[in-house]
Amino acid sequence: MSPVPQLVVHRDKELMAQAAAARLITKIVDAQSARGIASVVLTGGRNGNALLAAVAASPARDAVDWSRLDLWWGDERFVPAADPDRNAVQATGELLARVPLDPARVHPMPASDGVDGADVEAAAERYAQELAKAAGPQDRGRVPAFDVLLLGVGPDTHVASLFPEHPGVRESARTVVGVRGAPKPPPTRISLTLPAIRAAREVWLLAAGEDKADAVALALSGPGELLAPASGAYGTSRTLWLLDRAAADRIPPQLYPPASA
Ligand SMILES: O=C(O)[C@H](O)[C@@H](O)[C@H](O)[C@H](O)COP(=O)(O)O
Repeated sequence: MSPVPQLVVHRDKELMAQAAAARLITKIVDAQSARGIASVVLTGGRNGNALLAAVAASPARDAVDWSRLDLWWGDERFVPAADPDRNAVQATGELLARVPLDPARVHPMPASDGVDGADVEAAAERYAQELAKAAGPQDRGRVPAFDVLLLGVGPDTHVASLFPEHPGVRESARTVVGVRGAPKPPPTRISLTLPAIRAAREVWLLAAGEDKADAVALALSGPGELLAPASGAYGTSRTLWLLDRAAADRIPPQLYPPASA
């Protein structure tokens, strides 16, 4: 059962990043209070990075027990570990280097100069095993039930590295796939699949700017995940679309009446 998406529309992308950061901090604190440990899946892209920068700048970040946070990634560019194009490198620059995380709880996806070398399928399988190890019996042994899974939405409706009509978006068995020939550079990537994304309790999709307006409108109009991967990204208890006004501009009003500020 896919929860009906809930839309929150902010004035602009700066306010969207601030509000999403406040929301994420609160969510982590609540999850830690309820279960001891919280888990978050990070995304690459400008909006995901802006959110992390806003968390770093927030005085409320000290309310989080960073040593009890598991961090995972939804996708990664398959380049060497120190490459500035890596989502993990960018997240480290924006936030991770500034908070006292437990390194054993930080799970970057493999890099192209790792133990599997350039074999992106083997690297993807390695990450799938790492996720399976962290999953409990209640998670059906495949991936943990992440508290929050963040996804930037691309102008073609891609999420993570699942692109419209690419093989990755059709994957129904594996939790992690290697991606070749991605339309967004670099072409070789690792990505969680839709079944893995849908194991998250909450999925938050981020989109800002006029260049995302068509993608957001399309994904919310129900074209199916093959044509619009973002429409196949939902959580077990909540699916939140965090938007700025420009990105929300073309959503058919009869589908989602504006309900936010
Ligand atoms: O590795 C990546 O590039 C991503 O994880 C990708 O899925 C990204 O999140 C979207 O393309 C949105 O990116 P923007 O927020 O920059 O538009």
